[in-house]
Amino acid sequence: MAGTESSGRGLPKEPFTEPSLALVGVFVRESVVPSCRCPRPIQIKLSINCSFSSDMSARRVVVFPSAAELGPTLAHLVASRADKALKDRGRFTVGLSGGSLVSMLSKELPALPDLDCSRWLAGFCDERLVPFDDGESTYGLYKSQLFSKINIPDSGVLAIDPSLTVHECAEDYANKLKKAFPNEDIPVFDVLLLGMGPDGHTCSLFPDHPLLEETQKIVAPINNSPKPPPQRVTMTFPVVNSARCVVFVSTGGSKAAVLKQVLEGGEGPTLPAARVVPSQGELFWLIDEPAAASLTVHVERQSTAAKL
Ligand SMILES: O=C(O)[C@H](O)[C@@H](O)[C@H](O)[C@H](O)COP(=O)(O)O
Repeated sequence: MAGTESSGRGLPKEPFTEPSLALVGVFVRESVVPSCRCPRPIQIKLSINCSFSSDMSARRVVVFPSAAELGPTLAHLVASRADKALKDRGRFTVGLSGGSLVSMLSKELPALPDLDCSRWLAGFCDERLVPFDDGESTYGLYKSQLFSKINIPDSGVLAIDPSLTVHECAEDYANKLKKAFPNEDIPVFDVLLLGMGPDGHTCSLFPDHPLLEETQKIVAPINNSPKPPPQRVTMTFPVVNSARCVVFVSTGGSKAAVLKQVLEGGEGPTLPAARVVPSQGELFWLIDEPAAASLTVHVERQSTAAKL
């Protein structure tokens, strides 16, 4: 049935407020068997051709005209979840990713008035195994563009040790996470910020890669990343899907086809980004109009920066 979801996460908790419509009911009254004293019950089949987001209880796909409106919304979302986490647990844990998120967060977060990052703990959803002063280092980019502009302490940043081999590095980073989340078998981040590549990868979890099936490790090494640099470490799905809130940011027309595949499904194996379904948490897809161009699922449209 077009536009329905297959996540199996049950019915929406909230009533539909804005179905993208087309509710087309087809009633089929099956015949009563004439020779039988106990007529077969009338069966009514209702075919609903209704487009709405896959999991109305958790997934929100929010479309902005452009990154100019998306960026401030992302910053507000992070800040609001940080406020809640600080009130509830006394610290805010966030996982960062590379790509366009680096410049977006570096522009928008420091612009927020009264942002206090002194009790933040920032980790990396994935990281490239290169020295910090290499232009490919995600940590290096955040350090120069963001950490230098906010009051996050050095001890509030969990980075890899790029001097290690990739296997040692993954183990070392996993141990750092375990130490930072001593009460949890699997670290539960308040917010994970993710991007998606044009092939549907997220973190360093690439299509058809064996790491997609990793269930034991919380951090895994990858030696053969299809996207350079080849050596990386990445959080695995058990961590990603344990987060309280996962936010994808995806913009630009080059993402339109893969976004349709990820959000609406289709033939072939499920792409990595489509496997991100937090078991308890919120899932946001913040996208722009060019990226949303091919979508038929229900989306929320925001013409200006919004509070989510
Ligand atoms: O490690 C990497 O190779 C990149 O960080 C990559 O995974 C990026 O996050 C996505 O390709 C999304 O990129 P954009 O945010 O630029 O769309």
